[in-house]
Amino acid sequence: MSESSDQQVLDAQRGTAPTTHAQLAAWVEEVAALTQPQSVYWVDGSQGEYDRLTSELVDSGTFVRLNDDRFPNSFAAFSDPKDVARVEEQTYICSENRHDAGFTNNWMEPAEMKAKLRTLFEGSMRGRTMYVIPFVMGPLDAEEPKYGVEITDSAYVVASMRIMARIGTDVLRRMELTDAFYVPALHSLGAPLAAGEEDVAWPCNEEKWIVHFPEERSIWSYGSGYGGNALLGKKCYALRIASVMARDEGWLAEHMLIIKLTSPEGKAYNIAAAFPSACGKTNLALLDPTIEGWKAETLGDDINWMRIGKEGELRGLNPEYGLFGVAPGTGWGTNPNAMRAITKGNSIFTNVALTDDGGVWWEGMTEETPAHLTDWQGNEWTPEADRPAAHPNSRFCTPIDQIDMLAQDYYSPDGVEIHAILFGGRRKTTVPLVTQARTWSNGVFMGSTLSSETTAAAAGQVGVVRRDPMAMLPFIGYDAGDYLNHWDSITAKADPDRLPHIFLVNWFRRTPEGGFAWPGFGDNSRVLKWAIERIEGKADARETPIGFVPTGDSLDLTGLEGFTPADVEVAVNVDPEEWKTELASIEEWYGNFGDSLPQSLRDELAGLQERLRA
Ligand SMILES: Nc1nc2c(ncn2[C@@H]2O[C@H](COP(=O)(O)OP(=O)(O)OP(=O)(O)O)[C@@H](O)[C@H]2O)c(=O)[nH]1
Ligand SMILES: O=C([O-])CC(=O)C(=O)O
Ligand SMILES: [Mn+2]
Repeated sequence: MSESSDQQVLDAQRGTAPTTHAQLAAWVEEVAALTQPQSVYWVDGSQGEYDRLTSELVDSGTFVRLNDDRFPNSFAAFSDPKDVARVEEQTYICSENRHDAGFTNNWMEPAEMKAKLRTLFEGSMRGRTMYVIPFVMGPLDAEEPKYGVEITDSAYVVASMRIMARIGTDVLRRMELTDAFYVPALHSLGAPLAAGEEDVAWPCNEEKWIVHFPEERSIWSYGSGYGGNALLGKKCYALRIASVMARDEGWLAEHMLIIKLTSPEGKAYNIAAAFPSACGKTNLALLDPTIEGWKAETLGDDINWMRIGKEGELRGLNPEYGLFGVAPGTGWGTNPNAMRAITKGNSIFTNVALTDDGGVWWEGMTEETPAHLTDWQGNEWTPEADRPAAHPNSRFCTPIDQIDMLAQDYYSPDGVEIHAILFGGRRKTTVPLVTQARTWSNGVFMGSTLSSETTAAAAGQVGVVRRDPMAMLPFIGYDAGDYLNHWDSITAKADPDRLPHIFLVNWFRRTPEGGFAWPGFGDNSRVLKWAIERIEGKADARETPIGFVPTGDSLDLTGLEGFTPADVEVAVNVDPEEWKTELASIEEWYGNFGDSLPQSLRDELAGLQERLRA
């Protein structure tokens, strides 16, 4: 298309911005003028639109349509091999003052960053459609719905956003009623097309910037089409920007799953759990209990917005609409609930392998490995290959209401009372399977010093231990010390008797022989049962310097063949030598906070030092 007819399409679109929200219409026009797309399209969120967009993505080679019998209305996409995970090195918090980004974030002067971004976005959508996606995080009938509008030049992003958030005309109409505030979330692949130039299956740019302006509550994302870099309602809005909103408005935006467990006696407990990326949130959220009589229901698998309720209770709500789950390791044996949800269809898979009969496969999906596959990079693959068939960070994107075990409370705009919080990470050594905090502040200490080995969910080296406070290290949108103080001040407003009980868990500990010290997955229900029985004052525990761990026979091992109380002792062992090393690492971590560390946490550190010395 020639320059002048581009301009005509643009002008025509501008005249008909289908919204009475003047500020939004103006922003869309401003972005179109900057990025110079071929056309502007307002996403209505309908099924017909989704079907049309996905067909176009099939035609253009971005999507492969899967075998409709096994994966109805589902598609596979394959990214550029350099665009496979969140890019933390290129993720910025551009607050007015450097201090407000803290030591855990990259920072640049907002004006300098804006200038840099404007240059990159100039003409960045040439030859492409600019999609405008009105969306809301959390329920549309919330007291104050949390609106956003993502502008993107990626149809893959539009299709994925429709699964992950409530989007489209219904949301737009509600925003218009009050000229509501929304988070402007601008995304470009950074891959403009010249006239006549043929597109590639996964356009993106070598240069990537994931930038947040917390005071403005705006997001600019450039160069990546993948996951948390591009689906801006998720990590960018619902965690980084929302954490700043939460600080200012008196609530908490956390990287947590929420699960409801009901005991054989019919008593229900809602448990929130903060684990870093690729450390087991989606799996625990879809838990298939292996113990008799216990029922599990899903409320959320990644994000938990919490506030203090009218009776001083802590309430949590999942603001998402879909799952964006790690594919490898998700299988009929380990996570049948996820597999049932996925195979209902309506899903987008990214960077998984293809089977010869038009299905998808990834490591751990089935016990038997298919004899022949097409790997995520399009190469022939057989079990003899020395590389995985699916990328370790390959993902399924599936509507949340396809989960059979979804709790009815998921739809409640008030959320649910949280009775327990788990903090967990991926540690081969040192950290026991489960440890109950001595007190609330001791539990916050556990969260603030949480550690985990890095995973494929972020670009960079895998398997390096790092501190990851509340599993929020890459997602705190402001100063980390202020964040810990905010935790203190919010929860000080709760009824102390209704504060959740806190536990530290580690499903990933190894035995001296190298295997997992705990079977994990469905058997994690046994650990949750112990936690609930601790809350009820029923289960036995042994006191250690770091907290209370199960005695060998206090974990219910019924039906767990070949696993004995002696194995429990190995899984919960607290080794004084390992903990001396751990303490030094915690001290070093806390050193980063300087004066901003809350006194309650200083006291907790002193207590731990003393108990380890004794
Ligand atoms: N050994 C073991 N592995 C687990 C367990 N739970 C999850 N995993 C594996 O850990 C990986 C990540 O699990 P997920 O549940 O997808 O992690 P997540 O926290 O939801 O990850 P993000 O979506 O990136 O935030 C998968 O490969 C799982 O198979 C467990 O209890 N034991
Ligand atoms: O954001 C992503 O790309 C995927 C995700 O859930 C995470 O990394 O925690
Ligand atoms: Mn997940």
